[in-house]
Amino acid sequence: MAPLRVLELYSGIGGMHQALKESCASAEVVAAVDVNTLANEVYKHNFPSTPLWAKTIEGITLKEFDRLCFDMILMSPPCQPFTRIGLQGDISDPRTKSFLYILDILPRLQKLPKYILLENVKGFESSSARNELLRTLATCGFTYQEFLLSPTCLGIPNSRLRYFLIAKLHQEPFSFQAPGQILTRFPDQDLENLLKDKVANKVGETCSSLCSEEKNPDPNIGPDCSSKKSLPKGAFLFKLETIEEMERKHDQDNDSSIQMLKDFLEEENEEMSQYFIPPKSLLRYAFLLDIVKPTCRRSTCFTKGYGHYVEGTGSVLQTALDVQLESAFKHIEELPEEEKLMKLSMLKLRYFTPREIANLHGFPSEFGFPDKVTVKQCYRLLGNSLNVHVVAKLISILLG
Ligand SMILES: C[S@@+](CC[C@H](N)C(=O)[O-])C[C@H]1O[C@@H](n2cnc3c(N)ncnc32)[C@H](O)[C@@H]1O
Repeated sequence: MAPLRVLELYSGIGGMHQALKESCASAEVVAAVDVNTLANEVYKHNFPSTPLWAKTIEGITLKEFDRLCFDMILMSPPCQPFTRIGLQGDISDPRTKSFLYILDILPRLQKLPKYILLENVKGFESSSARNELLRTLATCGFTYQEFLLSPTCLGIPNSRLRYFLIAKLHQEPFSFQAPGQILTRFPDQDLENLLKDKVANKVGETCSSLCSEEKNPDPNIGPDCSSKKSLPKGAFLFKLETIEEMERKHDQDNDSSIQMLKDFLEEENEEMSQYFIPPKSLLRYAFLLDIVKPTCRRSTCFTKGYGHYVEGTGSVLQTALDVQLESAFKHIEELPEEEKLMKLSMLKLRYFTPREIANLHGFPSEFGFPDKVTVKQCYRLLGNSLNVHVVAKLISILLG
C-alpha cells in the first residue's frame, strides 16, 4: 500500500512529524506549514527532505490543499486563545482565524482526509472552537474521540496535560469509543480505571487520579490557609504551598510506575553553570520555585517562558543532593539577604537544559537545534511543542 500522505499544520519544530516517525506508520509528510522562521529552521534541520511551507495557513488556497491530496492531517493550532491563564478569546481571538479557515475548507476538499489528529491545551474542550470542530467533523462523516492526557500516563515524570482529538472518516467507531466523554487515559490502560474515569468524567470537569497533578495549573501558588488539613508530623511546607499540594508531590515521588527524572538528565559538567539560577532570581522567587531532585518522579509543565520567567514556567533542579531543602528554607525570611542567598545557593539550583526538556518531551537524541538557536529560543520552541510519545501512541490508536 502507498504510504499515507500527511499534512502537518502549525508544524513548529516538528513534534507531530517526530511522533509519526515513532509510530512506525507507513506515511510521509507531504507538506509542513508554519509561519515561525526560527521554528522552521529547526524543522528543516531535523527533517530536511520534507516540503516546508513558510506561510500562513489562511494564505493557502483550496486548490493548493486539493493538490496535496493528503490522507491525514496532524495539527496543533495556537493555544493562547484557550489557555486557562490567558484571556480565552476563543473564536474571537485573531489567532483562531487560521483554524476556522481549516474548518471552512475541510468540507469543500475534493477528497476528505481519512484521519485527523489535533492537539491543544486543556481548556480547548470547553471552547466554541471545539464545538465548531465537532460540528464540521459530524457534517463530513468523521468518527472521533477526545482525550485529556499527560505524559505521566506513560510513566514520564512530566506534567503536560493536553487536549487531543483523533478522528477517522466513514469507518467503524473506535472499539473504546466513549461518546460525549473525554478519556483521561489511553484505551489500553487498565479497564477498571477507564471505567472509573468515565463515571467521573463529564465534559469539562475531567479529573483522574493520574492527571490530578494538573488540577492546579501552578502547584506553587495558593494560600495554604484555605486548607483545613493539618501538616503531617515532620513535614515541611513551603510558604506558598498548600498541604494538599505537598501531599500530592509526595505521592507522585513515591509512584514507582513513573520513571525518575535522573533517567532524562544530562551529565553534570562545567557547561551546566550557565543554567544555574542567578542570585537575583533566587532571592526574589525562591518561594515560588518548584524544586525537584533527580530522584523525583515529577516535574511541572515546561512552558515557552522557561528560563526567562521563573514563576509557573517549569520545575528547577536541585543538584546538591546532600543538602536538605528544609535546612535551606527554614527561617529563611528572618535572615539578611546575604545569608539568605548563601543558604539558597547551597542547593545548587539550575534550570533543566533544553536537551533534558527535549528528553522529557520524547524527542530522540538525534533531534537537534541548529547552532545559532540560543538557549532561550530552544526553551521557547520546546515550550510550544508537544510530548512525542503521547502523540505517537495516539497515531497508532488512530491507524490501528
Ligand atoms: C502550538 S505551536 C505548534 C508546535 C508544533 N506542534 C511543534 O511540535 O513544535 C503553534 C504553531 O503554529 C504556528 N502558527 C500560528 N498561526 C499560524 C498560521 N496562521 N499559519 C501558520 N502557522 C501558524 C506558530 O508559529 C507555532 O509554531
